[in-house]
Amino acid sequence: MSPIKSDPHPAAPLPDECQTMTDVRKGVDSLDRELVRLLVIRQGYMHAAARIKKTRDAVYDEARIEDVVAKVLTEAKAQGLSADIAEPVWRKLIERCIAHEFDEWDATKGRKTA
Ligand SMILES: O=C(O)C(=O)C[C@]1(C(=O)O)C=C[C@@H](O)C=C1
Repeated sequence: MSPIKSDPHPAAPLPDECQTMTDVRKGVDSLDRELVRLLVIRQGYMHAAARIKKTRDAVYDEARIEDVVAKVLTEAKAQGLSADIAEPVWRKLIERCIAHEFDEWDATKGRKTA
């Protein structure tokens, strides 16, 4: 058997190039892998925030949440992403990121149980 493996993620067609649902699903699956890669980096920033924030109270920051959503909506408009997709997706993303940041903060510097 050849030691050379075929590309596990062959180039996916762009939306306008899709002719079949197989094409569409190849494109979506490929795009989702890229989104996961980017979200791993975002998750890394939550670890950094948990390391840098001195108090547990600083993890949840209402003003910053609204600032993030406003910036995302501006960018969504500029790039052509529907606000009906962007706003709920980012609000849920931030909610889960905050939960992750709390877990990380507690695990590294707080809530030490005897
Ligand atoms: O900006 C921060 O302080 C973050 O920790 C990032 C983030 C986010 O997910 O964007 C998470 C928690 C905060 O409450 C606000 C925003």
